[in-house]
Amino acid sequence: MLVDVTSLPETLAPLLIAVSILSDSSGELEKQMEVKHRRVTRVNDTGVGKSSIVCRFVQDHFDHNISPTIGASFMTKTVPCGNELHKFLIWDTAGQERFHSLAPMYYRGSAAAVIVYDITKQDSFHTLKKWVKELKEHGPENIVMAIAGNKCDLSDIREVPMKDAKEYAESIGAIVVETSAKNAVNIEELFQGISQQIPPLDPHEISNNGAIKLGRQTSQTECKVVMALKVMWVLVLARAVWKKVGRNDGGRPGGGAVEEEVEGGGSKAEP
Ligand SMILES: Nc1nc2c(ncn2[C@@H]2O[C@H](COP(=O)(O)OP(=O)(O)OP(=O)(O)O)[C@@H](O)[C@H]2O)c(=O)[nH]1
Repeated sequence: MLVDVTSLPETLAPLLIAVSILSDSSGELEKQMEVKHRRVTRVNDTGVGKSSIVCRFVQDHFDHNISPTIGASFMTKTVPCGNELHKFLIWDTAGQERFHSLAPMYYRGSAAAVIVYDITKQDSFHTLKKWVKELKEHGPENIVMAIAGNKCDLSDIREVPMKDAKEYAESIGAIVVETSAKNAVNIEELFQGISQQIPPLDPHEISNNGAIKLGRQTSQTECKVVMALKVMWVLVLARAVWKKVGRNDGGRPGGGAVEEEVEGGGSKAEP
């Protein structure tokens, strides 16, 4: 069945920000160390300015004619926070409903979520609540949530009172801030607020050289390595069984040439 995706309502838009925390216990902030990764997820309505917020944060730039996000874009920025370096890994996904199903891929494993609405659009504030619900139900436990009411430079046409946002944020224990990507208002503060809310690093994760051991994202990498090793192990096992069967049959299954090559050194498996 063909679905005309352009006719779907364009509402929810996820934006994932991953925060990596680099140790600076030796005071060498710029020195590349082992990394502890934590993720932050941001979700919002389309056109509320999430790409603009990221662009302002990462490049200190605002584009009036910014194109709608297609699929997802990725940016990073490292900022000092206390005696640590926090590296934000930011996935900015398209703000259209048709991309909604991709959202869990981004917010799973995230350390925090920034949910953006447009202060001039009441609808975007309702959408925000849906995202909060989804994050609470399906997001990581203890995810830090931050609400950003963007376009505060347009407060003369405001539809969402700051009071409403504050009350709501309080009720869910989220950070709340009104931002303007256009005028660079509260963008740094938003990300600083997230940094500060990220739980302190576990001392056990600090290795002997003072660096922070690899965290969540590395764990994912490690999982992949373990998975690859498991697959290799299964293959080796399968090959051993295959050889054994060959011996029992008094022949070489699948052709002896392969077996001789793999055994190496010209030695043969057969006694
Ligand atoms: N006045 C004003 N306009 C803004 C602000 N931030 C973004 N915009 C404008 O809002 C429009 C949408 O901005 P985007 O950053 O593309 O919004 P988005 O939420 O990423 O949209 P999608 O990529 O479709 O998900 C653009 O025309 C921006 O120039 C702001 O702080 N103030």
